[in-house]
Amino acid sequence: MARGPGLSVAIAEKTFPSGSVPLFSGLRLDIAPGSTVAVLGPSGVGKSTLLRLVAGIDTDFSGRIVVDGRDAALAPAPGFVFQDPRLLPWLTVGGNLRLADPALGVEATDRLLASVGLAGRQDDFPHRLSGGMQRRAALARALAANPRLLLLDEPFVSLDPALVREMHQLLLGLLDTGGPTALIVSHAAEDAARLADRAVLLAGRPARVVADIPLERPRRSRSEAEIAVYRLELEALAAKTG
Ligand SMILES: Nc1ncnc2c1ncn2[C@@H]1O[C@H](COP(=O)(O)OP(=O)(O)OP(=O)(O)O)[C@@H](O)[C@H]1O
Repeated sequence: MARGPGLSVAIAEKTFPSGSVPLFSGLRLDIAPGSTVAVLGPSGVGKSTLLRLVAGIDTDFSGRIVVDGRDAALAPAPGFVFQDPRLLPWLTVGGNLRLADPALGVEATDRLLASVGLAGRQDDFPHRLSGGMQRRAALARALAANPRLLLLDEPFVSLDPALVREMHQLLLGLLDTGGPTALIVSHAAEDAARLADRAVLLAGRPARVVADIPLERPRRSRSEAEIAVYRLELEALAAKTG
């Protein structure tokens, strides 16, 4: 599979009609093809809005966001993972995946589900899956939509620690084998320390990039001690800048 696209974000201004101060003003962010970037920052800083702008869902801003050389709104839709799984309960798991990619055949659906540890579950309805399995199905749906560009908005929020570890392991494999470009919005420095090769901290209103940290050690070879060092470094920066 081709490596994920490069992204170029240049937001001159983004203001919601209800807000007097712009959410973003002169925000720039360039993201290398195939990289995994964690976007961290306090609640309300604009992380989810940034993902929607990159996804081309929200086009109400001035500036330009380019995905693989095309305006975000004209680029292929990304794979989006939300805070909750958002599977349609009246469709089977396979049906949910085919909503994202109507051309997905039975075998391809099986392969995709197997890649997230859900082999043989395509005919199940979502209520038959545990919470953790529903998260994995949501990840498979995002891969069905676009395996090259993944936008994850707090994908581990409200999961218990064992499920977070399970999702981290799953994503480690998917990020390394597929080579997608991934943006992971999170409150947790731990997510960045384990998964990302770069962490961007947003703060303020208008939001600015207050820290842009390369996490150079390849995620696969990070020891628990190195992960802890990255996490503490990011938490300290967030405390200083947030
Ligand atoms: N559709 C909207 N209309 C008006 N204001 C909005 C809209 N969406 C977001 N906002 C406002 O924009 C700001 C940023 O919201 P956003 O959800 O992007 O922040 P966030 O960093 O993702 O927060 P959290 O971490 O709590 O999810 C907030 O003040 C929010 O109230």
